[in-house]
Amino acid sequence: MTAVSNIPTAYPVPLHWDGEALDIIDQRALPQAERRLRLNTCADVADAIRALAIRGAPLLGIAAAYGLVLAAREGKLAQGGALLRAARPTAVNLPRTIDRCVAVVAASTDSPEATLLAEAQRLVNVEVNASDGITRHGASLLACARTIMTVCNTGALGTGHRGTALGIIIRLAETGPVTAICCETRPLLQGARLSSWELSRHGVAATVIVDSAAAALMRTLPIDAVVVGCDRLAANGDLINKIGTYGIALAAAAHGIPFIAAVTRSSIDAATPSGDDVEIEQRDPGEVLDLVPGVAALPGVTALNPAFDVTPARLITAVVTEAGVVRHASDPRTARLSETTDRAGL
Ligand SMILES: CSC[C@H]1O[C@H](OP(=O)(O)O)[C@H](O)[C@@H]1O
Repeated sequence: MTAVSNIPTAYPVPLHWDGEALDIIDQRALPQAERRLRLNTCADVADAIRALAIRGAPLLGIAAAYGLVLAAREGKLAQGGALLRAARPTAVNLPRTIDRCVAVVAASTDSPEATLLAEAQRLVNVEVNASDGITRHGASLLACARTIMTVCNTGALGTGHRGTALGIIIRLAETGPVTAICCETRPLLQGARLSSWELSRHGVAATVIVDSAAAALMRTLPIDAVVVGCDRLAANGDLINKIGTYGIALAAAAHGIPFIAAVTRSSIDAATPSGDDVEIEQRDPGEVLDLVPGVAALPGVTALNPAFDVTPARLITAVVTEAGVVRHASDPRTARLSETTDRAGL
């Protein structure tokens, strides 16, 4: 990105506009290789989003804005918008950015390319401020938490700046030792590959677990909180996030562990009544079957591969946005959260 503020260089820069094209970290190659790709066309950007070379709801919005700059240069703005919109259906950031970019171009007297470049840069700044605010509010809320479970990757790689849930953990680690329990996040392992990589860059202890160990470890480890990110927050407070989040929220409720959703306002979708109204991305069954050599070839064996699930609002103890914290007043874990912040003198 062009205008990331003066945060430490330990935060990776997952994409930046080099003046002509979009330069990205290919997130599929991490942590083994820090490979960069140069995306020269809108179709390149859509392909990178579909393949998860670029991922994370806020970053999808930013990438889409730059993808439209390339589409405008190609004189194919409408086609580019349709291509990007179809790349991934669940995070609201993608269609929201495309709709806004189309409206901004319609209202502008400048060239579409110049207008969209300015809009993309504005969006970068919005997400930079969102990351700053969420991590500040989240680190205050969880000031006394030292062992925190998280899902997927919600750091700089998914947002372009400090991050949401992972950003809170990293910011908290500036005040004292913190251990992040990273659910590996099957099948594409964003937790095991990407969160552990980001945490290592910051010198924060990362413990990777298989997703199916989450509930068992809530019984045996002193887990202070679960913090997750968001692809879309529906009007009724339902959280649509990485597959596995719902099960972890149920387990956290059963063990009295606060469950916190870290949500940029760009991922809040007040126009969608509930989580049941959101299209859940169904990915290639091969992403599941090909993990075990030979399984895909067995007769009659198939796979379901939903990329996201819906966590009902009642399971969420608090939502942190860049504007502040909204606590679920009747959640018994809210008292535990307040005790935590009281202990920290907040
Ligand atoms: C702040 S990143 C938001 C979001 O993105 C992740 O999904 P994906 O890796 O499939 O793009 C995950 O659900 C995170 O919570």
